[in-house]
Amino acid sequence: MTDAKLIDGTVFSGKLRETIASRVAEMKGKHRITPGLAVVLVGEDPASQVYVRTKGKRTVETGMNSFEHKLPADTPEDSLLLLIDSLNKDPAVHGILVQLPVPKHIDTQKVIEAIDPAKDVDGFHPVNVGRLAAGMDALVPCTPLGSLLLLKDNLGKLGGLDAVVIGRSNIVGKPMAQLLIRESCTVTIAHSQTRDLPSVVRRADIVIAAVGRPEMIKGDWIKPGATVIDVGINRIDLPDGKTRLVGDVDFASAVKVAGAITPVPGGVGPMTIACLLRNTLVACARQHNLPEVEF
Ligand SMILES: NC(=O)C1=CN([C@@H]2O[C@H](COP(=O)(O)OP(=O)(O)OC[C@H]3O[C@@H](n4cnc5c(N)ncnc54)[C@H](OP(=O)(O)O)[C@@H]3O)[C@@H](O)[C@H]2O)C=CC1
Ligand SMILES: Nc1nc(=O)c2c([nH]1)NC[C@@H]1CN(c3ccc(C(=O)N[C@@H](CCC(=O)O)C(=O)O)cc3)C=[N+]21
Ligand SMILES: [Mg+2]
Repeated sequence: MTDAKLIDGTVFSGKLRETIASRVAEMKGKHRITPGLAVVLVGEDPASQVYVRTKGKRTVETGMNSFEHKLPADTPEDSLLLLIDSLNKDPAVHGILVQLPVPKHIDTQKVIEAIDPAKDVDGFHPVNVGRLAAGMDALVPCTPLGSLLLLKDNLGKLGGLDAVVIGRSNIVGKPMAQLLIRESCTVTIAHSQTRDLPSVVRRADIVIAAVGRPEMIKGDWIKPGATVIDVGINRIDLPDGKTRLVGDVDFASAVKVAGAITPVPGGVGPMTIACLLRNTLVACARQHNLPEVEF
């Protein structure tokens, strides 16, 4: 059998960002509005610093304003909530993202609920979670949205396909399942208490791996020809002291069996950032009562 087709998230996200950039240019030219994204980072986690830097760079490349707020790890919860309140009120800010995880002394749920749902470009606020579940217009979490765009680009219509989502987190697994239900897939959500995970995965035409366990999903769990979206981002140590980024799927064995598969890096990761910019543009248009932008 020939190897799976590689789903190139770097190329696809690049095209998406070009489309976004032209809409941003139009918004600036016609309406004199520059979409703005505020990213808040509490603490000095090196991985988070890399993401925040990449997000800021992509935001500016797209023609939007980027506002970065870096707060020390011991920032009191109240101060963070006050900053969010000021961003909620700032007309130059259309999207707000607080990088997760936040330090332990801060209540994550309080932070999420402090963000104005209209500016919640992560789609984590209960209002957006509820709107997505109810099939209403919502700001949709970026990683599931990016994964869905890759799936549709590769498979066209998804109706009737069997999809297995491995992982049930609020940021990936659950919203991913919601989007697949909306596309009329038959959706199974697996997690740490699922019995006989390999046989559950073997039923799937679409496998979404969002577990956070390096290379856990093996090629012989995959139905031949299935489409595999690997959301996992795991940095592993190599014998020579270097590190490497791997997904939740054992790529070397899965690529032999799948019909199409996303690599790590270069798969879902760059789509997450492109969708964040997309959500910022959508949020900006809605805040100014401009026509909906479709993607
Ligand atoms: N590409 C991107 O842009 C992004 C990538 N990620 C990556 O995606 C992965 C998942 O992230 P996230 O959803 O936040 O992770 P969480 O840790 O919040 O959730 C992991 C889920 O996997 C389940 N799980 C853990 N171990 C097993 C197992 N052995 N068998 C079956 N299920 C298991 C857990 O089950 P239970 O609920 O029972 O504990 C849980 O539902 C991570 O690698 C993360 O780095 C995350 C966000 C964005
Ligand atoms: N409020 C919030 N929203 C998030 O969306 C959010 C978050 N917190 N906390 C952390 C996770 C993780 N995340 C990634 C984004 C891009 C890449 C990405 O671009 N990855 C590149 C490689 C990057 C590298 O080399 O390290 C790739 O996969 O090709 C990865 C992971 C967003 N997250
Ligand atoms: Mg916490």
